[in-house]
Amino acid sequence: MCSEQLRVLVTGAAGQIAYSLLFSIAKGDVFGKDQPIILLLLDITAMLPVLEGVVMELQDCALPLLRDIIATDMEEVAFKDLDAAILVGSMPRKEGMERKDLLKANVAIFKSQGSALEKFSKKTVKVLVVGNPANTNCLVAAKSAPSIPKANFSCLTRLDHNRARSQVAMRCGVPATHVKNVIIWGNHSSTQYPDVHHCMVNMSGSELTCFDAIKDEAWLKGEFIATVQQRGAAVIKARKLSSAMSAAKAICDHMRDIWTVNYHYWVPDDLIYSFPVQIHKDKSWKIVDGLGINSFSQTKMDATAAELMEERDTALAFLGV
Ligand SMILES: NC(=O)C1=CN([C@@H]2O[C@H](COP(=O)(O)OP(=O)(O)OC[C@H]3O[C@@H](n4cnc5c(N)ncnc54)[C@H](O)[C@@H]3O)[C@@H](O)[C@H]2O)C=CC1
Ligand SMILES: O=C(O)CCC(=O)C(=O)O
Repeated sequence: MCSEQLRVLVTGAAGQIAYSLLFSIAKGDVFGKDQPIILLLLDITAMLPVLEGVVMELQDCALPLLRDIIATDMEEVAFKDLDAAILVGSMPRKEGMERKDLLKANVAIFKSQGSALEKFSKKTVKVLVVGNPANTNCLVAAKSAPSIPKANFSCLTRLDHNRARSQVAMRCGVPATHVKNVIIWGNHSSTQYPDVHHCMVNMSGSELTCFDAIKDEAWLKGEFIATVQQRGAAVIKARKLSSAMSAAKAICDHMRDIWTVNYHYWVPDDLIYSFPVQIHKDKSWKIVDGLGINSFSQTKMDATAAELMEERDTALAFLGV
């Protein structure tokens, strides 16, 4: 049994993603089956009565690793001595909106929570930003916490990765675990570039390139990319609510990989841009180098970077910095 308890914050804890997420974290799916945790749950004051119900349900799960639950509307309580922060709380988009339409409403939250990380959390805290527009909110949080290494900040594009992997798997008639090395470049938005040029598929025991396995280049370069880019909008259209179960699963995959060493994606200077990375045992990471990039890929990667630069400039203008 690990002796030290981890202090793990989930913001937006009364919301729909948190409702799917908290059980998985509390039962050890993310930080380990022998790792005791203290859950800190932050939401706005008006949601405290709902949060009380979530706390009751967590207590009623009788989970051995969950040593304490602290539910609050105060950042100074929620961000104290954190080991991990999962920043979900923010406004979700409605049908017909792009995620960047949320910039004005949401960047202020991430400026304030970045400052709270700076003031109250451990300098080793690992921060995962989920609230949209996730990349730019993450950049704002990182800029507001200058004494925490920028490499400790990441945003959620694992949901896009899982979507891409699953689309390929369904097309090939194999389980998603047979699909490796899908890459999501850039922004968690409709300009993201889901890239299968390095993807391998295990078909009946043989490792094939994705292009050889699928044998339909037009689909891979057209409908596949559009489906992954537009999947969030398609879920909103169908459910009248944004993705929550799949988002919670992706948050668990992302944070677990950071904690337990696997592979993942990452960032250049002054943009939070999704990249393939390798994560090492000490939780440091390195961008996967030397992948061949053809002109098709380069054009798509440039488009999503251009959008992120525009979002960054708009966000910083809103904040007056
Ligand atoms: N990056 C990704 O892949 C994904 C991102 N998202 C984003 O996650 C966010 C949350 O989505 P849902 O849980 O469905 O929304 P929701 O509306 O069900 O829950 C959001 C919660 O955040 C709370 N909140 C608002 N401001 C807050 C603040 N300043 N501090 C703490 N809590 C605050 C709200 O009161 C609410 O309880 C949205 O921005 C959504 O677009 C959703 C799915 C995937
Ligand atoms: O699409 C949205 O704006 C909300 C949820 C989300 O980011 C997603 O499903 O990818």
